[in-house]
Amino acid sequence: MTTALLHLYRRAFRRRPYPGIPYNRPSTRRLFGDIPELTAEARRCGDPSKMTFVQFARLRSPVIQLFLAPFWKPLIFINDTREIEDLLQNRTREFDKSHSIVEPFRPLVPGASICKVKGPVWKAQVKLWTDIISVGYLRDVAAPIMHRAALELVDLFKVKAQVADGRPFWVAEDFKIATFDVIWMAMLGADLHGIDEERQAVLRGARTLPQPSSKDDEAEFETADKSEEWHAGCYFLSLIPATLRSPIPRLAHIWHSFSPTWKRHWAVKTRLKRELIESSKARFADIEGSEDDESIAEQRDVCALDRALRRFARVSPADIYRPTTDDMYDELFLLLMSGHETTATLLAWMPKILTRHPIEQHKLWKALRAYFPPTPRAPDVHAILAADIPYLDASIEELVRVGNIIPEVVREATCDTEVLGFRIPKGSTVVCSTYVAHKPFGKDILPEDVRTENSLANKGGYRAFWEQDMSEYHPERWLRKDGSFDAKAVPKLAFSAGPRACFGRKFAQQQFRIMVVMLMLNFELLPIPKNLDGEDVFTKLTRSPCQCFVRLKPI
Ligand code: HEM
Repeated sequence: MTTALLHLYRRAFRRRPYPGIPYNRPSTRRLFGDIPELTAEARRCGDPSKMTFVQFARLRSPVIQLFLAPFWKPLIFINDTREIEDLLQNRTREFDKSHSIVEPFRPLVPGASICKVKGPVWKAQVKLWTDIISVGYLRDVAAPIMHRAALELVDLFKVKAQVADGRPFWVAEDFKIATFDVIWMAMLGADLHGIDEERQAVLRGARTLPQPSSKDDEAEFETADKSEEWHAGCYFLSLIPATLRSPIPRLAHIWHSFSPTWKRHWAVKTRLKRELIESSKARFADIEGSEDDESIAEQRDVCALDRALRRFARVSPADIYRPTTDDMYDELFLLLMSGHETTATLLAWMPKILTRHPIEQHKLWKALRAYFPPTPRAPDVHAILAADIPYLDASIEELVRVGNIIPEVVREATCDTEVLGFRIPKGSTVVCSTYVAHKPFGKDILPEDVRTENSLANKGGYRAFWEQDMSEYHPERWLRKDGSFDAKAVPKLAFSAGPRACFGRKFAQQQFRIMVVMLMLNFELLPIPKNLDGEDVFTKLTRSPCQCFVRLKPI
């Protein structure tokens, strides 16, 4: 007993650093390691995603180790964009997705690709899903759904702007509802009408709900009751950060799974699986077995589930990946969870950033107005996707970069290796910053010869990289002197890179583009009172603004 206690005491208060990687000495003798300094810094700068930056500066190294929860091994943090890009993109034999990131997903979607380590089965599974979420699917199935949601959102905001009568109002929740409507319909084929219900609720409340006397106070609206699909989706999504923080994620999940809330939502998930699959099959019942059923069927697809069921029916015993219906539903549920809050958070950054940058906002509006004819008021979705507007492309890239909604991606070293001359032991967890704004250390700290070949080759590959104001919103950095858009002006890590990067990148980019165009053509974002436009940020799953208000003037 005494020996066990002594062992625990040693593990808690004599934490062992990895050799050769800089760290804070006092942290090895504290139960909570670096956590006190990190939380103090997060509070000071108001942005938890930036709390490690001072540690890099203090330790004068682009690779450091930090001690977090008690009994955890130290985590290795890297903040050199060129090297991280190479690590994610090319060094996939040495680094795979970290178990710590996958664990919270496993009990929820055990059959999904995220729960597999790299290998032939994972590759075949991803290939199958890439065929399902194809360019054709994005254009013919997803784009019209996104466009309709954007139109509904414009209608909702017009009603809210009228009721608010110049007062600012909160929009983060509306973006969440809109992206949930989109992803649910695009993946599973059921229309939740979330935004439309919200609009009706606002109209209902407008007759009875008094507005604050000051035009600088937040407007009040009635909100709609949410669907059980919404509650189940949000509940399971909320479990991810909760279990990520737990030292024993599996136990945390088991604990949650005994709760009546889990049981209630799990029952909804299971029932919907049966119902949605039946609805999908019913859509194609009349053409089953017909000669050219594939081409007829493709025209009828309303969601990814339709396409998945057909692909899966063709899987043969010779295929390396032979999914069950449960696996298929798990993958769709993963896409649903990954694609909901992420896109909503990026949308929340859009008005926040553009309100603070009225000049850039006006330039964007002018570029859109010059391209799209004044009628019809809402451009057709395919016109939006095909539009060649350099300032729009530049604004989108810059919003994604500055929004930086997933500030870190995590990898696990699958063998003993090195990064920037530091030894990285097999099994260690490596946290890579995706924030493309770190000024690299000078040659005295980081000589070029410790870089990998790819990292060396990347030098100078980006035209506008390391301009002075990388922490600022500045779309012009993505434009060449002749005004054309330069997609390679700055490195892009927001969706990560390499084979384990974001699977829904194109889906998210398409939705964001449609929403930005529709909202900017219909509204001017007016300045917000200072007390509703704070700089603070919170990070649960995504890096989100604490305050997300708009003051809209319909155009
Ligand atoms: C603005 C929106 C989004 C951003 C910034 C974003 C970013 C990311 C990032 C940084 C990762 C981690 C990749 C890594 O570990 O290297 C990721 C993973 C993932 N994302 Fe996204 N994402 C977004 C939207 C979406 C959407 C809309 C979907 C689905 C339709 C989606 C599906 C996924 C999936 C399935 C993974 C896990 C991939 C794997 O581990 O194999 N994401 N995303």
